[in-house]
Amino acid sequence: MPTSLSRLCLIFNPISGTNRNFDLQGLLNAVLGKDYGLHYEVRATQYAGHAEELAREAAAQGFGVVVAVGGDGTVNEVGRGLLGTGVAMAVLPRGSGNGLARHLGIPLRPEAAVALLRRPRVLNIDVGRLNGRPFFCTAGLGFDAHVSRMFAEAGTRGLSTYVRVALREYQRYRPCPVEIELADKQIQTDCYVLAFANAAQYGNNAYIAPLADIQDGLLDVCLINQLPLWRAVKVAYGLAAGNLPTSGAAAYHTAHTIHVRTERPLGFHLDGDFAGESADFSVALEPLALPVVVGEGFGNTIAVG
Ligand SMILES: Nc1ncnc2c1ncn2[C@@H]1O[C@H](COP(=O)(O)OP(=O)(O)OP(=O)(O)O)[C@@H](O)[C@H]1O
Repeated sequence: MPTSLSRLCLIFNPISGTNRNFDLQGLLNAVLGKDYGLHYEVRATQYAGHAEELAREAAAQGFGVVVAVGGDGTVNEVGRGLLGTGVAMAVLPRGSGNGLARHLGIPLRPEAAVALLRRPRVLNIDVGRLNGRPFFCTAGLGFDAHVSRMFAEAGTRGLSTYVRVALREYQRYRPCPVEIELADKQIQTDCYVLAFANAAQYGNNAYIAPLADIQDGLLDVCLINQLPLWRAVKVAYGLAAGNLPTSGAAAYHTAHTIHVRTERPLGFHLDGDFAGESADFSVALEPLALPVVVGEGFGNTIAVG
C-alpha cells in the first residue's frame, strides 16, 4: 500500500444522522488498532463549512486519505476541500441518507466501513458543478431543493422529519416555467423537479437516476414537469423501486453541460443541502476529478500514489 494511504484524517460531523452516542475513537481503536501500520487522527467540525477547511488542511499536512464521517453534506464539504489535491476521500456513513456511500458500495455498518480503510481501494469519480459549486452525488432545482431548505429549518433530522416536511410542502409548492439547454436540445417546459445526478440516488435508496454511472463523464438529468397526486404516487414508488425512468412519470436526458433559465428564482440544493436561489443555472461535469475509497466489488481499481 502506498505510504500516503496509511495516513488517515477523519473529519467528524457531530450533528449528522440521528445517533448521538457514537464512540468514533473506540471504533477506530477496535477495528484498526495498531496491527495495520496506520496512523489515524480524528478532527471534529465546529460549524457548517468547517469540514472543507479541515480537509484542505489535512491534504496540505500530507494525509493520504481524508475520511468524511457524516452524511452527504459532510461528504460535499470534505470533497470540496480535497478537489485538486490528489488526496483520496473515504466515507464513514453517519448521515440520514448517505447517498454517495450507498452508490459506492460502502457498508453502512460502521465496523465494516472502517475495515475498508485497512487496505483502501481507490478509484476516481466524476464531479459535478452547479454555478461553479461542486457536488458529488446529486444537485437539483425545484421541489427537492425547496424541501431541503424546509428540512434544514425543521429543527430535527432523520428520514421521518424529511417525509413529514415533504408531504406538508407538497400541498403548497407550484411548478415554474423553465428553458433548458442540453446536448443540442432546447426544452421549454414547466419544472417541478430538475435533478442532476452524478450518482444514482438521493440517499436512503431513493433512486432518482438508477442508471447514473459516476465515472462516465455524464450527468443523468431527470425532469418532472408537474406533480399531480397520481404522478406523485408513481414517483414515490419509482424512487423506491428504482424504476422511475420506465414509469412514465419523469423524462431523462444525459449531458455533460446544461444551462437552465427559470421564470422566477428557484432554490437549488447540492448533495441534499439547500444552497441558495437563482434564475440562471450552469451545470457542468469534471470527469474523474476526485479519488475516492470504494466498497468491495465497485468498479475497477486504479493506482493512486
Ligand atoms: N459542528 C457543526 N455544527 C453545525 N452544523 C454542522 C457542523 N458540522 C457540519 N455541519 C453541517 O451539518 C449539515 C448536515 O450534515 P450531513 O449532511 O453530513 O448530515 P445529514 O443531513 O444527517 O446526512 P445526509 O445528507 O446523508 O442526509 C451539513 O450541511 C454541514 O454543513
